[in-house]
Amino acid sequence: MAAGRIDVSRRRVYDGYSNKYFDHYRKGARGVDLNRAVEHGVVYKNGYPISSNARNLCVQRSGLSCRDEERELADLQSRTGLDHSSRLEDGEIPKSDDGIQMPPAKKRKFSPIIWDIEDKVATKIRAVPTSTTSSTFSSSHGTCSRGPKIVLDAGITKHASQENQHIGLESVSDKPCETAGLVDTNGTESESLAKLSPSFPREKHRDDSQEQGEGEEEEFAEARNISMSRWASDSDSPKDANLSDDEGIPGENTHRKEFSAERMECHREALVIDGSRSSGFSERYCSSGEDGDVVSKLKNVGPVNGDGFQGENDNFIQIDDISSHVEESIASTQRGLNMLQGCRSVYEYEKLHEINEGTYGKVYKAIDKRTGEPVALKKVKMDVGGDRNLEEYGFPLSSLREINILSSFYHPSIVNVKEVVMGSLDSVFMVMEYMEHDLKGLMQKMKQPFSTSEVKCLMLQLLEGVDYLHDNWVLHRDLKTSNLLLNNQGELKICDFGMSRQYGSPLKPYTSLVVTLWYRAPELLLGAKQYSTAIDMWSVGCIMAELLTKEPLFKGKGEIDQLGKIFRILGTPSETIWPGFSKLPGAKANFVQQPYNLLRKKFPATSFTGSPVLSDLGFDLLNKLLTYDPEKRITADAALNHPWFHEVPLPKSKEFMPTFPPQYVKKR
Ligand SMILES: Nc1ncnc2c1ncn2[C@@H]1O[C@H](COP(=O)(O)OP(=O)(O)OP(=O)(O)O)[C@@H](O)[C@H]1O
Repeated sequence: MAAGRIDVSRRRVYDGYSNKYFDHYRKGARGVDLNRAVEHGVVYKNGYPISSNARNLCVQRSGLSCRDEERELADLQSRTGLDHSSRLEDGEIPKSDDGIQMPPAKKRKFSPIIWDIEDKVATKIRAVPTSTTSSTFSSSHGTCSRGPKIVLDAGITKHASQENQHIGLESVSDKPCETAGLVDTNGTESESLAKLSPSFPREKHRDDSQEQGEGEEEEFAEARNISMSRWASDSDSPKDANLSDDEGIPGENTHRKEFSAERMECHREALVIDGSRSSGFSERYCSSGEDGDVVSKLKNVGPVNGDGFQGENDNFIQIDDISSHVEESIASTQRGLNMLQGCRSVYEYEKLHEINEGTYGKVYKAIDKRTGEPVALKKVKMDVGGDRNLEEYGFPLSSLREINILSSFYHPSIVNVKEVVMGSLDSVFMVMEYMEHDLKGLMQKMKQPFSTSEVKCLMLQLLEGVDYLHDNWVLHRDLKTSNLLLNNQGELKICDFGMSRQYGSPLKPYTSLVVTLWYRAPELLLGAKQYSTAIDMWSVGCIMAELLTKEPLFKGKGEIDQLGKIFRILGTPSETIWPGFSKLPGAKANFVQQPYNLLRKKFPATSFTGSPVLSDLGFDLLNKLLTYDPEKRITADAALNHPWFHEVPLPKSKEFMPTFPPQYVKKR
């Protein structure tokens, strides 16, 4: 076997589940199943464009766990700046100069990283002090030695190298880059901005503290029915917000957009998906035209509003000056996702009726007037209560994050955002593919729970989606049945990414007040600040139980009650089964001592009463999802390979999933 390559054998396999044929690669010598296919230069896993599933490539070295290994590889990948967009031979694993095998590039439509900045363009930026959370702009003229940096969304920060600075920002700041926010002072605002800025309805929907940073997150305790966890802020940690390339999300460099300094053109790296080039969120704001306009800037409005809401701006991005020029320069190569860049109007759609209203916005069913295609329009809630509105406080970061992440993903189990459109009164809508149901609403109407084969079909799709998110370093942080959509083709899709965030290695402290209470992992309930993908897997366990019985598994009324309900069924955890448990902030409380795991009683292997049954293998999977110790909790990848899915009854194929009447009747 050649050094630096994994010897693979290839066979053509049919994935009945996704109805596709793939080249299946299997490592010969050591028998490590690569489980991937390579098509058009894109690495696929289970049929979806994939990249970084280094887990499958884990080799035992240096005593690292697979996850450690994966992060190490990804870190290395980002540091070496390996260009994974270049095509590989079938089955070839990318490697760095020193021959180390690298995980392939992340499997996104494009990276949600924002953009680099050319400093030659004469746009004056005035630095204002602001707190050190997300949405901070800084420039090389500040004391930051590494050049312009933009922090936006979930703590992703990008530094443009000195050679690579592009759209120009001239800072007059003496402040260190960590504390300098930039405000456009050239006084010109485009029509596009004007569209986004004026007054918005000022209803009070939720506590403003929801949009606050780390400190505020700690105190936020707004009472919501089943969720106290609606955390718009992912400036969870001030440190987080200032992650640099070196410290930040491993692998994110791979799709970073490049700008030509001379021509101010946006260049897209050759990430090819489905034969067409994908687009970057950054490109929606990038500059075009020989005149070198700065076509878009996000400005952080510092705590200078004089209304006593210091720091609350941290989670709002004000979108300025979005030029219509952008459209021309990149439309030809984009996949119709040029959000906020020459937005189309919502009047391109015929609104039919309201589907639902979530915390962050109303969702409507509509028809695309051009194509007749049904879509879902999610109205972005711009106002955050009180007297604050978009003009003053900018675009809610939670919405920006949701748009950003959703538009950067491409997976059958993740709801597709088609575009963002503007309505009257400067409302903003996300246009999504229309799905007839959400699982919560559906189960409330169903007389019987899903059958075992239907649950398997839904669980496989859910796990595929979660695996994809985790492979791409994203935690959903709010998986629950109302965020799982189902259409009449039997397709399940994850929605609502308002809580999601990117994570990196090493893990940073994040807020523990995430995930709707009933689906919240015990480590979060006990106040853990460092958590990872396992929190989503706990939610998946709760969802599996709910799909089997049609009833939420743990219906707590508050955090303590939630823990009590979990302990009563799974037994009270101890240091023995969960090393580190006793050190968690909440572990000192006087909990009910229940020594036994009674989960099997709830999900018996046989039943004479018609209540749902679960085979030993099914119970094994459920148990592994609802494992206390997050380190031992099963991963999405491992769950996908669980033998339960291979035992009869086999997962129903999507085409044979039952269809249901639409949840919401068209009202006109
Ligand atoms: N693409 C879609 N097609 C059909 N219905 C949808 C779609 N997206 C969302 N919905 C419906 O709207 C509801 C709310 O959507 P979503 O969860 O995205 O909003 P939210 O404001 O973030 O809500 P939440 O309070 O759950 O956080 C969903 O539970 C679902 O019923």
